Amino acid sequence: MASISAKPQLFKILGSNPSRSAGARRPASIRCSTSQPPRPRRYRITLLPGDGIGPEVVSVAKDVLSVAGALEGIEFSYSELLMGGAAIDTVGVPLPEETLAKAKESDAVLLGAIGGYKWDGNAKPLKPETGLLQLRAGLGVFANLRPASVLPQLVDSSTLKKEVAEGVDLMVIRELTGGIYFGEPRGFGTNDAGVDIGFNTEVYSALEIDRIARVAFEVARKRRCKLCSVDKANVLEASMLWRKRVNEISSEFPDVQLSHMYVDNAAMQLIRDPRQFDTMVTNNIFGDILSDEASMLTGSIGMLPSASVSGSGPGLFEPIHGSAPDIAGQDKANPLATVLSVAMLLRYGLGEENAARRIEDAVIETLNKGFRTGDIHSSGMVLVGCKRMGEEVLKSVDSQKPVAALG
Ligand SMILES: NC(=O)C1=CN([C@@H]2O[C@H](COP(=O)(O)OP(=O)(O)OC[C@H]3O[C@@H](n4cnc5c(N)ncnc54)[C@H](O)[C@@H]3O)[C@@H](O)[C@H]2O)C=CC1
Ligand SMILES: CC(C)CC(=O)C(=O)O
Ligand SMILES: [Mg+2]
Repeated sequence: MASISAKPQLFKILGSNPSRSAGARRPASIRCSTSQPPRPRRYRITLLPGDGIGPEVVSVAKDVLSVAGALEGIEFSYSELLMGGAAIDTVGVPLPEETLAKAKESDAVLLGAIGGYKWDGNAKPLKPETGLLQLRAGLGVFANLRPASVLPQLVDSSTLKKEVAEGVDLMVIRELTGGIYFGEPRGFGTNDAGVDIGFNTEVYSALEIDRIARVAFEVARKRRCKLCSVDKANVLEASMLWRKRVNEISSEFPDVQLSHMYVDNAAMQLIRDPRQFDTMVTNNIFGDILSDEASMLTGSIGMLPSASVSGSGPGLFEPIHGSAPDIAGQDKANPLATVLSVAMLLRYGLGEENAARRIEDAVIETLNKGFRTGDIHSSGMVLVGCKRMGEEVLKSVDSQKPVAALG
């Protein structure tokens, strides 16, 4: 099925600011302008459930996407494809050619998670994680947006004191297709003394830094105009170039206040005083680590969504967590990170702000009703599993009136 939507360009993708547009609905002039029902918008979604809790959370998120979309006159067609350990077991590689080809043809890609104990000992080309890196590189999605907001409903789930955690609203922009996860040379060998070594290389080109810096400045501009670039420029040459280029690009954004911080300090400051941060930009590995750390400000890694975009072609949307093999298959996973990832898919991938907001509103309503999975549970709340949490979110989406009917 062909999509009738134009692919949003990056400037348009970044033009929407979820934290600033709370409660926003389509303007009345658009809502009531025609007596004919609008033609449904149709999008092709690639689903990559993956491994562990991936299929559990993707199943919930898919249902939420379909229902929220239907309320906004959007139709989806889904192609479910193999990825990660599931693909290794079935066809022998972690990212089958067909999966990447179909993903590229679609309007957006939703990934659950990949990996697990079963494949931990595999050689690098046959690791699920290698497939994930190939997917990100294959789609060219270099800009990974990882928002972390402490919701008032979950402030007591944070391991930090309430007075430290409350009000946190930050966005980590992680460079996703460069740096040490991709750098050459890498491998195993022996040193001059004949001792085994393993090595990787952190490489960044000025072009890679410039493009992620521009995305970060644009995002910061739509938020509180504060950007903190995180690096290790006191030690690493790649970080020295990073800092130089970010300073250079900052001249294009004089309205954005830029600061720099070493990554070790940033890790500490995130716990000491997280509200000092608004938008953070950093390299692949530091962003991976700092966003997991930021997730605990919000109560659980099970709450954090992400969007990976390039400005052309389909975006990749996934929770920031992994396949959680320790709880897989037990209906214990929190599906909200994936549900919020489909909200990001609608907003940043398809430009469907109203449907995105419906989903975010439904998540808030579900939390307001007291439903909690184990990772965010606290006394007095209703403990539910992954499926039930999904059903409750669906009820909240369903209970919303179509936008066309809103006064
Ligand atoms: N994007 C991806 O697909 C990623 C895959 N991985 C892979 O996942 C596997 C497990 O990695 P870990 O380091 O254990 O990280 P993880 O994120 O899978 O789990 C860390 C901890 O958080 C919990 N957790 C994670 N997601 C949760 C959710 N939705 N609800 C409730 N609890 C949740 C887990 O139970 C576990 O205790 C590995 O094979 C790793 O390589 C890790 C990170 C990202
Ligand atoms: C395979 C890893 C790079 C995945 C991960 O930890 C992440 O993207 O957050
Ligand atoms: Mg990670």
